[in-house]
Amino acid sequence: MLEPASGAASGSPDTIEFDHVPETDQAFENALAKARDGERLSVEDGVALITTGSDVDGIDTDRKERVLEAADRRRAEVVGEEVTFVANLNNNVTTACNTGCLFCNFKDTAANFESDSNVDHAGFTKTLDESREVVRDAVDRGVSEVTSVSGLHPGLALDDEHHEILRSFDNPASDVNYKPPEQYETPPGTYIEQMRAMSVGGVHLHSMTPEEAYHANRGTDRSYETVYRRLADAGLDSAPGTAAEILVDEVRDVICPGKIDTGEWIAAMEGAVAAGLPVTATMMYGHVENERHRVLHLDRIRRLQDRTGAITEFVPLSFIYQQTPLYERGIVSGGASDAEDELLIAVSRLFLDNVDHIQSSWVKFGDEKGLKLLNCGADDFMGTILSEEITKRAGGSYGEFRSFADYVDMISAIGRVPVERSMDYEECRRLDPDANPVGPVLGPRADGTPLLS
Ligand SMILES: C[S@@+](CC[C@H](N)C(=O)[O-])C[C@H]1O[C@@H](n2cnc3c(N)ncnc32)[C@H](O)[C@@H]1O
Ligand SMILES: Nc1c(NC[C@H](O)[C@H](O)[C@H](O)CO)[nH]c(=O)[nH]c1=O
Ligand SMILES: N[C@@H](Cc1ccc(O)cc1)C(=O)O
Ligand code: SF4
Repeated sequence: MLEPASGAASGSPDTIEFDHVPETDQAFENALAKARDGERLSVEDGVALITTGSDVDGIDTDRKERVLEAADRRRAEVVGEEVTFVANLNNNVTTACNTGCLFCNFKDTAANFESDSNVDHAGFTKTLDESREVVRDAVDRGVSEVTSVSGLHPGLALDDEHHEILRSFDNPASDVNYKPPEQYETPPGTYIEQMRAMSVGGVHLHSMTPEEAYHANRGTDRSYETVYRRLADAGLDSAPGTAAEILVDEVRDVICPGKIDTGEWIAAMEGAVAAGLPVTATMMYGHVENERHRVLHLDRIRRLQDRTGAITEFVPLSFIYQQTPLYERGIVSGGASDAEDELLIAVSRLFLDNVDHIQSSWVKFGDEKGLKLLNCGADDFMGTILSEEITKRAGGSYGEFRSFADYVDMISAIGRVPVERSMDYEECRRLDPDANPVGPVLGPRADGTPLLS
């Protein structure tokens, strides 16, 4: 039976029995000394830092501040004083999904999208033309990247050949989560067609999470590398490492039993890298998991990066709990506390000694805490996104976009240097806080005029 008290994450339940517990024999001071000396941290060190030690109940404020300070110093050594962000658009193609993740309120039951359904719903599927237009408009306004993540629509397949394979199953719906696209009011097109539609005007296309790649491969024995290569040929430039949640199967079994497991997630990421794509990595935390799960997740990401070197940034996603099944069913009583968010960012910076950039996500944290986290080890402040559905539908309230003027004001206010970046950080441009107006210049059609007017 898990003991809830010492170090158990706030908002997490005390009724789920996990094999992994958030306790360690490593002394806090030893772990901190290793972190300050730049030594590679073990999982035990990570647990000691993120819990502020097993010898204290809950989080010790003084110890926490010392962890944050060590992480802030490491950030300055690794990337200096620049705070980056990207001029990007979020374009979710469809919310139809049957996977049933208990932390997610983005999804809408796929059956409601069928032509003969009478159920009213707030979901959407964009046609290829609609996707193309929304991306083209954003590229005209100056974005350099489009991020696109979507529900696992049963009518979606990689291409026509994949449709044929899926149709040939005896019971496509139950065998491979497939229904013919003609059955839906708005057919979603194929993944390949979607990539072509969104890859317009030289924009960088960041899409196809490991879970989406699995969906684009279901019912076949192709490698992930093959699937990602075909997507890349159709315009895909990089892959988002979402769907990671917590990369420990005993946690996935509770919060997303319908999702691929840890090993499959890693295989998909390695396939994307083998196909030549840079990737991001994420962690969604602050629900049922404990601190050891968080550190085990970091360890899996660090090993993946040791093998690939392709992770451009690590993106901690603090669980937005308000309108989710986990909260509504009483499985959790809230999300991470401020202190847990701070320690998560700081320990990510210290533990991930092979990932240069740690993101502070304003859409999850808001501006005030987002800025604070830039002093706890983070150096990237996400992107303009222009539109947001995942967090909003879960009950988040920090809005859907940030302008370049907002970014420059906020980053200058904390004494750091605002920098526009590309997805892969290969292109970075310092912004002049006195320029007026200040807009993006890295996108294929960007000319310094603001994105939003
Ligand atoms: C909504 S899914 C869309 C892409 C695809 N269906 C998948 O699961 O990979 C993208 C990610 O959003 C994040 N997410 C979903 N609901 C969230 C919530 N309530 N709070 C924080 N992040 C959330 C999860 O990390 C999830 O992997
Ligand atoms: N943190 C969130 C992101 N981050 C992704 C970035 O905006 C960008 O696409 C990435 O850094 C690659 O350049 N996106 C979201 O939609 N929601 C977040 O919470
Ligand atoms: N779509 C994810 C965030 C995300 C997208 C792309 C990334 O590379 C990283 C994170 C969310 O809103 O939770
Ligand atoms: S997280 Fe992704 S796979 Fe899970 S229910 Fe939401 S949209 Fe579907």
